[in-house]
Amino acid sequence: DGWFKETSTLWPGQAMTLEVKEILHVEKSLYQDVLVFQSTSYGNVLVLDGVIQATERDEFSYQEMMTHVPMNCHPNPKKVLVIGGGDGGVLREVIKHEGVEEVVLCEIDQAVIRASKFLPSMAAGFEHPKVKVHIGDGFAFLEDKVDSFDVIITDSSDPVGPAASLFQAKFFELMKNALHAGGIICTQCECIWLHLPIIKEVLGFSRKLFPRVEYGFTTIPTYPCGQIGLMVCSKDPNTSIREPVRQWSKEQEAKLCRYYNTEIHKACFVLPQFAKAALEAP
Ligand SMILES: NCCCN[C@H]1CC[C@H](NCCCN)CC1
Repeated sequence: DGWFKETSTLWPGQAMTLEVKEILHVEKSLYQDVLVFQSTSYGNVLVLDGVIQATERDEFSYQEMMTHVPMNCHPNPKKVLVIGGGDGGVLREVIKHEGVEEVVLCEIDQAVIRASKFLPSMAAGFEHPKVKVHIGDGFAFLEDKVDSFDVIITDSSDPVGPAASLFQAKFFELMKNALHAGGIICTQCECIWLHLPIIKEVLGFSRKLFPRVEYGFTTIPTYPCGQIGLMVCSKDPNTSIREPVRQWSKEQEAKLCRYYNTEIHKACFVLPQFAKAALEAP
């Protein structure tokens, strides 16, 4: 067996390596290199342009937090938009909320949706009747959307490659315009050990656009430094974000989630001193 090594200019001088049991799928799409391999210890692994996107063993941490933190900050989310998320994981989580009437997924690269078939527990998200899939650029998709969604989740790769435009202020303006009153967004927001400057910049322009902005994180072994951030913004100044307005019963929680629960919803926004100092509002 060989080993897959994840190197990137976004995390210089370090690399995660996973032992490869079998290569399952290799494709060069219009936008990026797509790879799926069976690892010996993390299940099947989806890799885009050499960067680990999801593994069967730990993806639930990211998908659950990226979905249930924003969704449980909204009193009654009916219309949901997922930008990116072509592996289906966030979709699988969104439809756990019974009140949802429709969830639209806007993914730029059809090859990611095809590759997700090799991670069936995530691709299952596409089967649901409430799900509508649109293949295209999130930027262009939002250009003509006004007052259309209760929650928008931008489940993107990193700001190098096809997702670069999803980290710019203009995109956040488009998401804000596309939200209903009281709408909430959640975006993948990088790692405090690696990218404080990027996080600071994104928080900076988000604070100009939204009355409530919070940065939290989840722990995930196969992302660099074992941690990934999420930024949650609300158009409603009364949304606490740190306190969910909806919660499942303990039994429901145990049935539906393996990472998210009400306590971790609150805890995920508690930052270590170095990050708090760097990121708190000026
Ligand atoms: N549904 C999963 C989509 C992928 N999310 C991203 C995949 C790349 C990953 N790099 C971590 C870079 C270091 N912060 C961030 C999450």
